[in-house]
Amino acid sequence: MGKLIVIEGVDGAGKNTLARRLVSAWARDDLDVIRIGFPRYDYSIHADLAAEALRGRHGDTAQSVHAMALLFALDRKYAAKDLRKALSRNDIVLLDRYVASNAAYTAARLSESADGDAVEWIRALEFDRFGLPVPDVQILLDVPVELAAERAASRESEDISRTRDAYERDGSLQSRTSAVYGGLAASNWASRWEVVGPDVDPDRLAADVFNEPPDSGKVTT
Ligand SMILES: Nc1ncnc2c1ncn2[C@@H]1O[C@H](COP(=O)(O)OP(=O)(O)O)[C@@H](O)[C@H]1O
Ligand SMILES: Cc1cn([C@H]2C[C@H](O)[C@@H](COP(=O)(O)OP(=O)(O)O)O2)c(=O)[nH]c1=O
Repeated sequence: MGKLIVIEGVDGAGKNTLARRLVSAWARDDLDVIRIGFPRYDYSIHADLAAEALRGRHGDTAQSVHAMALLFALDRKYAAKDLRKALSRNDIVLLDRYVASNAAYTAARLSESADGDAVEWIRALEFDRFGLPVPDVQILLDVPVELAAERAASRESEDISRTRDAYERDGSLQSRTSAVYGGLAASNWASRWEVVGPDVDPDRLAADVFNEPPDSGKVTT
């Protein structure tokens, strides 16, 4: 059975970039790794509807915090079988965003903290009711929200297909989301968390998260 490792963080934190570097590090060690990003755009109707809603379509869907969370959760529900298959065939399944994204953004939109009702609603919905596999470790890429916002904005100016959506344009939401992520990591929500900064060494992190026993959370800078 492979390890389920998740990267979390606000938009523009550098998750995609870190994911690529982790995969390279593990590949050098001859580990079989599969990388999956959520939302699964182009594979999941729920993910596509969510993205469209965040760009102004589908009436007032995006205004409903819970409707958006349900779309993201349903994307994962229909990925559960593939995740299990991937775990049975690989040493590592690396996810770029997972259930904690829904917990963090949903709580932030409702101005709740990590120990509020929204986070518990997502946990019960996705892990208990949908039966999604619980990660072995969740990596929080914790970068200053100003740096993440700059990166998201410059990505938009470089790539016309990466226009920022409603969440990415909302600086206050990104700050609150970052705070909820901090609370989730501090309490090792759902499983062990590892908090890393923007200058993390991907090779060291790759070794740390693959080799560590599944019982302790720790902070690496
Ligand atoms: N460690 C880094 N140093 C410098 N630039 C980075 C770093 N990580 C990411 N970036 C840049 O920041 C932008 C956002 O990174 P990305 O990995 O796409 O973030 P996310 O997946 O969290 O939204 C990209 O343009 C990327 O090239
Ligand atoms: C996966 C996921 C993302 N989100 C949010 C985070 C992002 O602001 C937004 C889109 O996801 P994101 O990964 O940022 O997609 P993109 O490739 O378009 O940048 O949806 C949730 O609220 N819940 C979730 O479960």
